[in-house]
Amino acid sequence: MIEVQGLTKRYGEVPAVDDLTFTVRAGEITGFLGPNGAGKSSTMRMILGLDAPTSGTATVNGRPMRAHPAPLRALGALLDAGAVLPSRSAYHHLLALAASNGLPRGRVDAVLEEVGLAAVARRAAGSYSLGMKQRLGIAAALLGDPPVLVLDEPLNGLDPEGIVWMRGLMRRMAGEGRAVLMSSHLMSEIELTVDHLVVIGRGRLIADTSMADFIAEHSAREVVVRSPHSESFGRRLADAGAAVRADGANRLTVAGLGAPEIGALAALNGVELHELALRQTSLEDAFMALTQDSVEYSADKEAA
Ligand SMILES: Nc1ncnc2c1ncn2[C@@H]1O[C@H](COP(=O)(O)OP(=O)(O)OP(=O)(O)O)[C@@H](O)[C@H]1O
Repeated sequence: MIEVQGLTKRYGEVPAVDDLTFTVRAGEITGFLGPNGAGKSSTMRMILGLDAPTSGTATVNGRPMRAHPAPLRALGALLDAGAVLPSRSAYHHLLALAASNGLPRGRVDAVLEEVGLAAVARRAAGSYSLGMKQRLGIAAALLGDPPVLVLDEPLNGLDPEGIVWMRGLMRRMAGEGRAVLMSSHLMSEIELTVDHLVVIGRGRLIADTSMADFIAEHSAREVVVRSPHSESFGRRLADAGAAVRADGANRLTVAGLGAPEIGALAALNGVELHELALRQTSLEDAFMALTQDSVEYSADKEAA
């Protein structure tokens, strides 16, 4: 489990991370989201003990990372998958890491197998594709069989097969009772992967909620109705308790009634329908609305 308590980091005047409190629970994948510059990397670096907080604490299973004698056994991290000596083989890269944490050589073979790099493990890491480097980064994170994983943009640069693999791996890790924290910019990916969401903007907490609650709260269902009698039918729908918006010629957007009820009402009143379609607002839209005040650089603001 990761516990972040009142975590604050200042670089000069403006805080990069501002009084942040949240928990990453065991057995769950927690998605860490926020616009560019929101403070995700700074928070992760403080959890990892790579940067010291200005104030507040970040602990991993009850202690700050710097107090763990064999860090790789406590926490596995993927920060920058490119950070590997290009001339060194994956095998020797992992062997050096294992030795520095007193881990047996057998773990190197085990994680190479786990991430599917066993066959190319003796090749120089510099020759690896982005996806292979990402797998090597994951292998390093898993080396100490840690109960906690912190993955910064783990889906970056992966092809569709790689994304499915990474999702499956994270699910399995959480299923084994590990705490997994992953950042991503892609709400659509997060939606498919995570159990819990922590959203930050300008260093501050914006949302800390289960994915199920976030979906229930933000994914509005609307029905698009097209009919040559849209005006009169719109009034009937409103009488039936729906919120109706005229949306161009002969087109209505209806909330508060499902497509079957609307279809039944049309049949009952002999109204000709040309379209009856369910439209679900995406979580991407919900996320954009939630964070719009915290976006550091936006086309709109620059034009203003
Ligand atoms: N070493 C540093 N010195 C000065 N400012 C920094 C430093 N590191 C980060 N910052 C600033 O702190 C803020 C948060 O940056 P951070 O990299 O943590 O955000 P992020 O959410 O990871 O962004 P992104 O999604 O773009 O990676 C930014 O305004 C950034 O410019």
